[in-house]
Amino acid sequence: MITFEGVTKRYRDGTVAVDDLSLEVPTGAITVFVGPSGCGKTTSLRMINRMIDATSGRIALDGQDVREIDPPTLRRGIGYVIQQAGLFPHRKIVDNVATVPYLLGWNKKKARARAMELLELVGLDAGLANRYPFQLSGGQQQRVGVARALAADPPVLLMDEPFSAVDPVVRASLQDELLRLQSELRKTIVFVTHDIDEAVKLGDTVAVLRVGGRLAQMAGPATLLTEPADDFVRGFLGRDRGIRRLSFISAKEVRLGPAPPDLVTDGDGRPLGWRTGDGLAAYGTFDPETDSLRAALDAALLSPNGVAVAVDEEGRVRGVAGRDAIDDLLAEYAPPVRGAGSAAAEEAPA
Ligand SMILES: Nc1ncnc2c1ncn2[C@@H]1O[C@H](COP(=O)(O)OP(=O)(O)OP(=O)(O)O)[C@@H](O)[C@H]1O
Repeated sequence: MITFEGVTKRYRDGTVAVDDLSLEVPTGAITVFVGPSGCGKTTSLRMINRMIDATSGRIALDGQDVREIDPPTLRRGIGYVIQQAGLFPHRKIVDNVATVPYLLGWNKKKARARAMELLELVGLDAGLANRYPFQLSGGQQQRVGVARALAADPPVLLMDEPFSAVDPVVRASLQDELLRLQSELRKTIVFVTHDIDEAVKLGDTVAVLRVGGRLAQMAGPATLLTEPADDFVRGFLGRDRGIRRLSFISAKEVRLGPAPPDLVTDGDGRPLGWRTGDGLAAYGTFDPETDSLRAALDAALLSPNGVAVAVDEEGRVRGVAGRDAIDDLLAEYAPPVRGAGSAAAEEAPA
């Protein structure tokens, strides 16, 4: 566990970047620091591995004040990933990943073998190992950055806007990959982003910071979306928070009806489309066992008739859900958000 106890950072010019911050980052989970530009996210993160020293207060790693640990030792136990990966341009990918093992004095063969293992772990082809960073796409470079941070198997990983520089599609796949990795590795991860969607997708816990480096709210994503602490948090979550909350509600209870005859299927019972006068129209599917209510609603919106097709894990039709079935659950689980303010309060802050 990482603990911040009344931590303040005042830069030499007098800027108070972080003001009396107290919070706990639990072991083995992802904690996201989110907030508008300049709210002190990066400063807070860098005080953990002492790239920046706090002016006052205390940061402890499993109970030990980080100021009592010399920086090189401290950083050996803390992987660090930054935006645009920060790879060494003149080193091959394999040597980039092996940076920390080399520093730890591993022999070249062992360090490279570890690097190859990590490239595979983050989903990169072994064939990329002998390339240079400029020969990789942005998304591939970010994966290398993650592999490099994991090289010495540190229990803690600090990630500062690691996926901000890649396009939204690549970004989503990097996020999925991180969640997959984390389900295996169970690292203590502190992840900084200004993107609330990324925060609620990745965070087991989300800390919302406001400018001046003060904690506005810290909670699990579902709680944050349901019970924003104040107008600032509500504004930061934005108008879409009602929709985002649906991602945390299972579609299991959506009432299914039998598939009507105008849903055309193949020989195995997989959907092909809705029969129309002159062919087949688009359809949307969801798997009630594994998907969320948001996926069910998306599936309904994709079909011109507003009916979502429920499928099993093999993609075979199990039934259908009309908007009435989905709306019933919406009314039950997602009544208007408590404390929903005026339209003005909904505007995102700068
Ligand atoms: N070396 C420095 N000297 C003076 N002020 C600084 C320094 N580094 C950061 N700041 C200021 O401290 C505040 C917090 O900066 P920080 O980079 O921690 O914020 P952030 O939330 O990570 O922002 P962003 O999302 O824009 O990266 C800002 O007002 C910034 O201008």
